[in-house]
Amino acid sequence: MIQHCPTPTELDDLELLVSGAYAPLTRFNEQGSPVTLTLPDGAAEAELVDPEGLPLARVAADGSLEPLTHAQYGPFRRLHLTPAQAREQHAGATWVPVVDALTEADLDDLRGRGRVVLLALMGTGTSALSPVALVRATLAASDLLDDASAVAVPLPSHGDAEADHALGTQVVGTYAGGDPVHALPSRWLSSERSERVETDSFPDTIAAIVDEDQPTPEEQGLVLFFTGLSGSGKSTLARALMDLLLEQGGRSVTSLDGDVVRRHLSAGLTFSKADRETNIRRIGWVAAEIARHGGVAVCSPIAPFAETREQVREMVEAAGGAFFLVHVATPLEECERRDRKGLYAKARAGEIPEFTGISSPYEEPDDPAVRVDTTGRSIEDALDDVLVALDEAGYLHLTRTDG
Ligand SMILES: Nc1ncnc2c1ncn2[C@@H]1O[C@H](COP(=O)(O)OS(=O)(=O)O)[C@@H](OP(=O)(O)O)[C@H]1O
Ligand SMILES: Nc1ncnc2c1ncn2[C@@H]1O[C@H](COP(=O)(O)OP(=O)(O)O)[C@@H](O)[C@H]1O
Repeated sequence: MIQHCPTPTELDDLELLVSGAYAPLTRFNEQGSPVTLTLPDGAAEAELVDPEGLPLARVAADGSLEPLTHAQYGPFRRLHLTPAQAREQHAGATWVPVVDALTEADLDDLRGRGRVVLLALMGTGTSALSPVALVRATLAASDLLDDASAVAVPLPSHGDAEADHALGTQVVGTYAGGDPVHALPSRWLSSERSERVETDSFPDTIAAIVDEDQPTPEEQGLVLFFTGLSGSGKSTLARALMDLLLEQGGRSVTSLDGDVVRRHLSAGLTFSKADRETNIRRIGWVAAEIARHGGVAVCSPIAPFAETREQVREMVEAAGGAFFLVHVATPLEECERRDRKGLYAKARAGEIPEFTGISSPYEEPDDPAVRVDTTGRSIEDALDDVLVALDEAGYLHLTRTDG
């Protein structure tokens, strides 16, 4: 039987299926249910493991589950109660689903309702806050109420508002048993937050948690990803931009240059499609970790495939970073004319197989944040296009230091 690590959403679903929170649903892939699991390469059954390889459950061909181990780690694991455990501790309370930080008005609304249990619905994508911040904010709210407890329920979003609302209502009902459920006005499974939330309406302790969870664009981790043909000017522009950043100070900067990565992180990989994809995913993984910690990663590989670039974007955004794609769109003729490393000549002579632009494809991005053709332009001039776009997007405000 194969081992498979499900996606974050699938892992949340697994926990709720096994805990009884989805009752009467107990298995994946029931007809019409949003609770689905996709196994790799058409496998019918698998042992499901967490990202560190701990076996969590076996899933059979019909989607039914045999639990093996409970997830043990992760912040606030002690607050992950099954409905049975929660009812044992809190029966008779009022149950309140929470998907966002509670405001002063929310707290006023809850005062006088007696004993309340705040159910933090902190699964992947349900709250605009990160899962850990939602639980921290919910605990802070419970501290401000006379008789309140917090329970963490990893109810994820499945990308279908109606189905998610129905599932959420059912899960909250299961936790409440026959007890009253109180929905806070207009905050029940709110849609994704796209703008910074003003924190005036929150008590101070909660405002601090929300603030910390939504860094300003200037504080947010950033992945600057230059893509383009060999010789297009990726490394040159990336290097010039890094120098400006270092001169200005204030941010930690890491270079992930294509050639350099291939000598270290990706040593031994070839230029086959599969190896190029592996190479870019490695760069993406490292860049996402840098972004997670608020740093700036400047990447400059060819990255010829749109799908792999998209995977990098997803990894970076999942880590809370911003992904800024720069297409260095210098045409092949100009790159070949430059032929700084003599590689195009060798590729034309058939000495280098699978050479990008000659005998291996380059898929132009149709969604770059900025596109720069360096033909006939100075490096400073071309870099300016990138600086202006970064400034407009609010991520970096760099000015050229001519001399
Ligand atoms: N077959 C083939 N195709 C393309 N490029 C080749 C090839 N063989 C060697 N090189 C040199 O490797 C550099 C590109 O490596 P990358 O890691 O950026 O490529 S990829 O993103 O994995 O496609 C690239 O460097 P840059 O010129 O900096 O782009 C080339 O110098
Ligand atoms: N406006 C420009 N921007 C960037 N590079 C330029 C520009 N004009 C000429 N070049 C030259 O083009 C070459 C680009 O090489 P490089 O930066 O290594 O490209 P890549 O990393 O995409 O392979 C360098 O020799 C650089 O000096």
